[in-house]
Formats: sequence, structure tokens, C-alpha cells
Amino acid sequence: MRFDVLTIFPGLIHGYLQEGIVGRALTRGLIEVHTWNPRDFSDSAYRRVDDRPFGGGPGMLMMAPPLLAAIAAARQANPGAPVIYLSPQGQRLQQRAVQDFAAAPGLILLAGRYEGIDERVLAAVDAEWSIGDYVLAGGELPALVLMEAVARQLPGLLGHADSAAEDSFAASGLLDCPHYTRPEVVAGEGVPEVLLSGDHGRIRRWRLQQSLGRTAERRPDLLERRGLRPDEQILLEEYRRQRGE
Ligand SMILES: NC(=O)c1ccc(NC2CCCC2)nc1
Repeated sequence: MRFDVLTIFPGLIHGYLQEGIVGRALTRGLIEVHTWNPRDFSDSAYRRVDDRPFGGGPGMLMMAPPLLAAIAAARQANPGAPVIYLSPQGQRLQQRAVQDFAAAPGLILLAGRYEGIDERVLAAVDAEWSIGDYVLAGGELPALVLMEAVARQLPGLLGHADSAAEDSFAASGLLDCPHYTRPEVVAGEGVPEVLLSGDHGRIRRWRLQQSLGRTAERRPDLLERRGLRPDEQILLEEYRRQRGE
């Protein structure tokens, strides 16, 4: 899958991609990442990409012409890829959308800087997405978040076991259960004995029960939307009894 990122700080994108699973996906050729710097598309002497806002107001805005030219170049290089602008005004990114993006032929990600971009650029943008309700100095981190979330969905990236487990929770719509590894005792705290029992049916049941309980406690909104199977309802009631709720 090919990602094209439009950014005046290409180093931020390439730097992050040296490590981790996205870095590995790059070296393994599972993904390609190209950056386009709007400065290279500026027709001004000083490669200007920003200017003062009409109507006044603090800070600077990114000018439309360099961004529109960079978008056109990226579309040429990544045909069929949707152009996505990362901003707090966008739709909230959730796992469902990540899975849909993973099926796209490619993605072109526009990372803004300064106080934002000229509104007329949005005529060349297919969708606006937000990674959360907070404001960052640039769209590069949101672009990297989207790229990593999508890359993890690509077959062959995580290796069979992990991606299957991951999907089970993403598909289950529940929060993850607690995890433990060696050493068995940490600061006097042991590991739930069920996990040492070797009884895989019991372990699966305990993990589902923990996911249900934690989701009910921390994200009741997720349960609202998802609903519970009768067997899950029973597990959750038992969880609550054990917790003395
Ligand atoms: N929540 C977000 O996904 C998000 C995206 C971009 C951004 N800042 C950018 C947007 C235009 C100038 C800086 N802040 C936050």
C-alpha cells in the first residue's frame, strides 16, 4: 500500500518510519511512503507557503496554490488514493474507518501547519479526519497515527497470531483484558492462577469476562452500542458479584 504525505516537515515522517512495525513494513515492501513538501511547489522566491489571514486574526495560514499543486502531484503518483486532511474539524477516527482505509488502493495524507489551511484547498480533499478532540501544532502526528493503524491491518504485517488476536478485540468491540508475563511475581503481586492453569477454555472465558467487566466499568458507551449475548451477560454479572458491586 502506498502512502503519500504532504508536509513541510518530511523529516518528521521519515524519522518515525525508521523504527517499529511501520519501519519493518517499509523494509519488507508491504508499504511505500512518499512525502511531498509544499515548499517545492511554491512559486515565490523564498518558497513561501504561508501568509496572513484575511480578516485578521493570530498566526499564519497555509496558502492554497502550493498545497493544490502538491495534491495534484501526489494524485498523479498514487492514482485512486483518497486525499485526507487531518484536522480537529474532521470525523473522529475509529477502528471501523481504519479497516476501511486498509482496503483503499493508497492514501494521500495532508498534514497542515500554522493555524490551518486556506479553505479553498478542501475542494481538492476527499475527506477530513480527526484522531481526537485536541489541537496539535501540525497534522504530521495524526498522519502517522492513521498510517500505523492502517499498516497494522495489512495482511502479513503483524504475523498471523498477533493480527488475529488484535482483530478479535477490534471485532469484539470490547476493551482488552489484562495481560501478564514473566517474572511471575512483581513487587509481591502474582499472576491470576487461571492463566497458569493450562486450561485454555477456562482462560478464554476469564479473558472475555475481564474484557466485558472492564468495558462495562470504563466504556459503558461501547457496551450500549454493542449489546451483550446472553452468555456474556452472565459472565458480566458474575464479574460484578466477584467485585462486590
Ligand atoms: N485532532 C487531530 O486529528 C488534529 C489534526 C491536526 C491538528 N493540527 C493541524 C491542523 C492545521 C494546523 C495544525 N491538530 C489536531
